[in-house]
Amino acid sequence: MQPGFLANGRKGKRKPRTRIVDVQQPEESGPPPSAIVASTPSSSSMPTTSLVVLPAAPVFMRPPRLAGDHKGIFAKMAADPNFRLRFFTPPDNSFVFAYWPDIKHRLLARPDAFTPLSSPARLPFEIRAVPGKGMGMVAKEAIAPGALIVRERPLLVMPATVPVVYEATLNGMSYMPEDVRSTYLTLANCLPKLSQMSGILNTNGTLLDDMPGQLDDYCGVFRNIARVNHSCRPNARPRWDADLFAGELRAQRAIAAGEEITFSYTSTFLPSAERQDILSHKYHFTCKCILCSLPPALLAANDQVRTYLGDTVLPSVMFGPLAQRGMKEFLDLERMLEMGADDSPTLWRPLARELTRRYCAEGKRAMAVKWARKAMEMTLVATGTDGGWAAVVEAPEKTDAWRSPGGGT
Ligand SMILES: C[S@@+](CC[C@H](N)C(=O)[O-])C[C@H]1O[C@@H](n2cnc3c(N)ncnc32)[C@H](O)[C@@H]1O
Repeated sequence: MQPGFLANGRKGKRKPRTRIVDVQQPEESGPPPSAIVASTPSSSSMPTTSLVVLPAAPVFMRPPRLAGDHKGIFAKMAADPNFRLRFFTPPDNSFVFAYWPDIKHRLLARPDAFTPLSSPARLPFEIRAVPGKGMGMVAKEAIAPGALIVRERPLLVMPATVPVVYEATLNGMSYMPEDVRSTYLTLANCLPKLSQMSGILNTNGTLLDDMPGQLDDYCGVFRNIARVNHSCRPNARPRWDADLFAGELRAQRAIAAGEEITFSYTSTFLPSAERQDILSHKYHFTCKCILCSLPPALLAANDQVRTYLGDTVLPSVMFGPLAQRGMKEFLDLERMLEMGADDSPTLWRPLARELTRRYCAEGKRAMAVKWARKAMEMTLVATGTDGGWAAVVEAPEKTDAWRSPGGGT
């Protein structure tokens, strides 16, 4: 699931920015980590004698596809019966799935297809009114970073091109089991000019970026995840799990009891004006989150850090060898992430992995544990599993990187 609602597609259209060199940094931090680059270590290069192998560097989410030729697609759909959507509801009638031909058998062929999901036994949140935002999700208890908040099947799944196709959307609704329909109809609609069904779909649909055997992106509407309001400094992140056919929401930093649970509907690496533009055009509200309420000078500084992280650091981390960079660059990156107030796993995850490896190599146990825990939390948020990091937190001295400068790379 893309971290954000359907507006995320816009990200791909953004013009490349020029490099910002006057990012505010503490004096001692030196030049920005412009040359931080990543490696994707091959497991074949790892020694096999150690008990625990440092988990591999993160695999990044593939970038969103650019918008296709919508007019052409719609004309084809209208003319060709093979392009008509099919509809499917599982035996427990828990959702409706609109799909292009050729996907249902793939999904049903899986051994665990649509088996009951495990979610936290006691949901750690309530859905209630939040001043100025309609309904929202609020924590009932403290939630630890990486912890699962909810895992749920969608109420409705459709190809992401469909929400703007009025007729197909309405057809889909007639296949909705009654209690799915009644829940769906209680969801927010910020687009009252569309039909109620389409308005709700466009207000609440999240991109499901991985649908087995399908090239198209799909979108889904979820009972609880749809109630999560936006923040530019969110404390949670949604993820689509194609294997479970479920969405999950995890805390990306510690959440206190009574705190509203939020995620970002836009890329957090966009400057505030671009974020506000997307939010007002797509979702018809003005964000007043902690970042957007900063005094102008601080907001401008935050914009600089975030755009620098997104435009310069992120591509270099995605496409270059991390292990070759100096330690100072990693510490600079940590400072920049803190200054930019970005808590997402996108950059914290590769940073935490590399710092764990380096502290292991130096035999510094406390620091290795600290960073392995961060890597574990960020990996849980990004992938839904600890990726082997729990074992590293327990015993960093058993990794292949321990007191071995080249280990774990
Ligand atoms: C997916 S819904 C979120 C849940 C919604 N508040 C509800 O009542 O069900 C998206 C809509 O919630 C509102 N919303 C979300 N985040 C907001 C925010 N930070 N400030 C104000 N309104 C917000 C907007 O009306 C937006 O169109």
